[in-house]
Amino acid sequence: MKPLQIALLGAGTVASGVVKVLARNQEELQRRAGRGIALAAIAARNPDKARAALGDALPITTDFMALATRPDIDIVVELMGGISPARELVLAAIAAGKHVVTANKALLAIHGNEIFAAAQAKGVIVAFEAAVAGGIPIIKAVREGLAGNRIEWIAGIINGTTNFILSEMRDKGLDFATVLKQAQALGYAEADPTFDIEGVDAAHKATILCAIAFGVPVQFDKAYVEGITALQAADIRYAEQLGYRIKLLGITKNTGEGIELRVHPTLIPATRLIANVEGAMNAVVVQGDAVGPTLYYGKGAGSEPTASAVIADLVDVTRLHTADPEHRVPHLAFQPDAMSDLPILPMDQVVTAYYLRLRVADQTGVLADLTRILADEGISIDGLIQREAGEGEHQTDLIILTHDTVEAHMNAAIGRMQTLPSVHAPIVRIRKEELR
Ligand SMILES: NC(=O)C1=CN([C@@H]2O[C@H](COP(=O)(O)OP(=O)(O)OC[C@H]3O[C@@H](n4cnc5c(N)ncnc54)[C@H](O)[C@@H]3O)[C@@H](O)[C@H]2O)C=CC1
Ligand SMILES: N[C@@H](CC=O)C(=O)O
Ligand code: NA
Repeated sequence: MKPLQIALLGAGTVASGVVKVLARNQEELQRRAGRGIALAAIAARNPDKARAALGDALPITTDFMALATRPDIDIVVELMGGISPARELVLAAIAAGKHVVTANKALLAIHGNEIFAAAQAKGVIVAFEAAVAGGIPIIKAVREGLAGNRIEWIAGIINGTTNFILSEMRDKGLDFATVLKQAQALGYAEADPTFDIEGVDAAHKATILCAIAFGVPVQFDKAYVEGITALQAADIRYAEQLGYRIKLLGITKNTGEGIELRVHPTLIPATRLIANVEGAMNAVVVQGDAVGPTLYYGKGAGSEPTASAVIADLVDVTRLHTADPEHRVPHLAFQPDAMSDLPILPMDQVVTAYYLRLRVADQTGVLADLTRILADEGISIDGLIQREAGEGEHQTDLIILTHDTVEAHMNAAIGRMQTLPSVHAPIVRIRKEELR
């Protein structure tokens, strides 16, 4: 049988991994897929740069649209990133009857509904294992391996760049900017690294996980997104003293009333496996009603780890190429006519526990004022530490851990506490999850 013909759009970090691994594992892949997978051509903005990175064995074109719709191409692999022209190219490839493999979580989190509907109508596959947690087969696990479960929640370290930054800052005492530059040099960061550090990339991935876990459309616009740029070294230290680690988590949870979809720095008990995931590694915990918690760990970024997921999709598509579209795994795990309309909950309805740090006057009565406000708002305290004021210091740090409460109540309490004359700086609030 003639090998399936692949067109690669983009010639950057992930594309170069795909070219290398496809060449290296060619024979093994043919044995797995039942037929050959052949790279036909690459579209690159800068052919000289592409040739320098990928060699000159393959034809390179600058006409992305012509390649994406070329009659002899069976599968288009989109590894450019960004929304436009990636969206137009993917839709054109689908309209031309091509299967698509993409690592582009931004595109799918924002335009996934349109893209999956177009693919469904045309009877082609859009495969996206590389879009979430890079090389970890989490899409496969949630959509297929856990299909017997009602998924209750998913929480994951799904951005390698920020986990690398937090780990290096904590372990080596390096500053934020230095570590971010290292992450960029290692090929972990997005083309625009603010997507990583502001939590947007993790929110794109959480949006996709949310859709395949609960059978709802992708709704990135409803995600709560908070990154790590405001995180202070003092809070990482206090968290350690209290037996917690701070990680940027993507969380999605079915509460029955609606679905939580949020990304923010989170205190998690240091004894949890996921709290000990360091560097650019990713880890995702999925809680199913039947199986309980399962944990998936591995490289979430980088050239060959991400290529591993892209190529797994190529093998899948090659195997399913001739299958009746009705017998394929649905793009969002649930049949398109059986999607749920459960709403994504606004952040002020989310229930979680909190770590609060207050810079307060070192005088009597302060604690009583603060605990009264928390009690008024129905918030109960789980623990409290007060750093001894140094000699000559008139202020001190007060750390309060709370039990679960509704975010709206916490907003009200923080608003009131902030107006007290004895509270001297903006109150730091970090959400806390036990993950059990
Ligand atoms: N680098 C990583 O570790 C991972 C990346 N991804 C995703 O994979 C995709 C590719 O990422 P990388 O390879 O890291 O990016 P990259 O920046 O290294 O490569 C992107 C390639 O696409 C080309 N390109 C970008 N915009 C273009 C445009 N408007 N017109 C023509 N060519 C354009 C660039 O010239 C470059 O050749 C992105 O969607 C990214 O989010 C997903 C998982 C991990
Ligand atoms: N920039 C992303 C790359 C993979 O998705 C990350 O750091 O995780
Ligand atoms: Na993956």
